[in-house]
Amino acid sequence: MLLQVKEVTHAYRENRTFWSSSRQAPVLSNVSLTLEEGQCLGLLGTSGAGKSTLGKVILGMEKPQTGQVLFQEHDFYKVHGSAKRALRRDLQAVFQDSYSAVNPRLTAEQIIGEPLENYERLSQREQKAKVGELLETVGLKAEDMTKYPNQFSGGQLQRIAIARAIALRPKLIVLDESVSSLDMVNQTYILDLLNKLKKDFGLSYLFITHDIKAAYTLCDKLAVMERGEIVDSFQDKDHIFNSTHSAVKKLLSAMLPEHPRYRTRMRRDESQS
Ligand SMILES: Nc1ncnc2c1ncn2[C@@H]1O[C@H](COP(=O)(O)OP(=O)(O)OP(=O)(O)O)[C@@H](O)[C@H]1O
Repeated sequence: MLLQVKEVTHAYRENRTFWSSSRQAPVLSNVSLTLEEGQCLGLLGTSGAGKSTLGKVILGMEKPQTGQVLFQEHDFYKVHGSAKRALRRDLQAVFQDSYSAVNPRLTAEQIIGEPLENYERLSQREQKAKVGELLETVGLKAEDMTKYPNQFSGGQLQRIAIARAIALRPKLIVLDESVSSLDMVNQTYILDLLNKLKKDFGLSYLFITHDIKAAYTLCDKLAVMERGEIVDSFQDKDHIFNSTHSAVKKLLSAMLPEHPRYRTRMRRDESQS
């Protein structure tokens, strides 16, 4: 199993002072999920459901209060040194807002080259060639490597974030609302690209989103969160259309039934209810 989240509960700290610190109400309650290699799990839910917090717990950015996260059978919060470094290499992330995720003073070459510099001992020429290759893999040109973030559109910058995330051929990428701020054309492009990369490199994704359509397009299985809990999950994404849970129904009703595939399913769903 690539990823196992076991009964994770988490609350953020508040009023941290020298003498004391208290915690807010739990943001995650007893959350469990699994992800196999090569799979994409869509983590759905409305705003504030706890999706990004779970993403941060998985990425090693928020230590859970209780429970365990096993990545490649190792507890991320218990390994140290070279073992942690090796795990980190296999676990990457792409966030929603690429403009704030990158240093505006670095070129695309420096942004994409950073993980290579940290982990691989390539010559300058080899690294440049690799960055050029990665840019082409995400549909940009090798010559774009000299440009700065403000010379790219939002969609192009998201492709740079993806190029950086795949540079080390990780096992798992956490995609947190990675297509949410893009227009439909760019969204479709990035979803197709992610799908292709998944197949070509055997990648796994945890795709965090409130957009059920995007999740349905990209993912193999789905889980729905509400108020810090996973309230329903579907090993086969098509089963989401049969869910009777109110949180799932709310998400489904927010989905515009414009695509014939969804339209048929929605009609079938309506006629059954
Ligand atoms: N750093 C933090 N400190 C304190 N509370 C936080 C912090 N980050 C998130 N929260 C709170 O935790 C809850 C869950 O937030 P989270 O961002 O995980 O939800 P989400 O499902 O990802 O929402 P969205 O889709 O809006 O990003 C919210 O009530 C939020 O206000």
